[in-house]
Amino acid sequence: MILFEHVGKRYGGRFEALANIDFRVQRGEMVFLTGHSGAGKSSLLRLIMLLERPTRGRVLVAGHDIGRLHPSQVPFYRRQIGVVFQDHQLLVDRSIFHNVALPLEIRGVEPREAARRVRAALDKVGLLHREKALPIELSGGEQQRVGIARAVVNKPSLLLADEPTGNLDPQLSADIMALFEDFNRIGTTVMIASHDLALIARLRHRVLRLREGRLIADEEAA
Ligand SMILES: Nc1ncnc2c1ncn2[C@@H]1O[C@H](COP(=O)(O)OP(=O)(O)OP(=O)(O)O)[C@@H](O)[C@H]1O
Repeated sequence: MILFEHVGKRYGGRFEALANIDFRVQRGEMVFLTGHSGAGKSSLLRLIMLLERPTRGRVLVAGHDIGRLHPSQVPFYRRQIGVVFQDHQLLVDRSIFHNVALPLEIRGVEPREAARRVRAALDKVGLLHREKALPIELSGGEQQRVGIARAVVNKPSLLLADEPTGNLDPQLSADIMALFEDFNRIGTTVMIASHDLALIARLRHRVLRLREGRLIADEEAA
């Protein structure tokens, strides 16, 4: 599903955020990406999302060299990837329903079909009963679940998350990770950047460890 070949990333032509990264993630795997602050976790995810381009090497996703995609293909490419951020980036003046519906509205999905899919996604994260609420009326953990519903509403084959539990207490963090495991169980490939080492150790998935832009360990699931 994901293949990095000798990937390097420099910012401003100088600072080396990632150097000589090689790894492969199979379809259906769940993988953690960890490392200290500034190790390059977000940069690596941003390369997969095509928000950044590598300065060296190639990134292949689902067998395609994403550096060779025509600009017109990029929106279609991004559609197969669901992204969850730490600060969930919800629109504060829109209901939970509309926040989750946004990716479908952008695609022009027919409203009745969109409503059906939004409710299915909200149901999966246990928030169907809050569809009319505004984000501010929800707890931090609930807001993060809305972020996950929005990320999966397009039924992505790849789900990426950047510190999705960064602001949550241990129990809520475990709940959020259990949700990612649910999506992984039904076949979604999942990659989560996190520095919560205790949580990662408990979950027993494969761990890719970065230090100063280098991949220093690739530990198989326990
Ligand atoms: N757009 C940018 N321009 C210049 N430098 C950048 C840019 N983005 C990231 N960097 C630098 O690249 C390095 C890696 O950053 P990155 O955000 O990928 O690390 P991270 O492991 O995700 O850290 P954190 O856990 O703090 O988010 C850092 O030193 C950062 O300052």
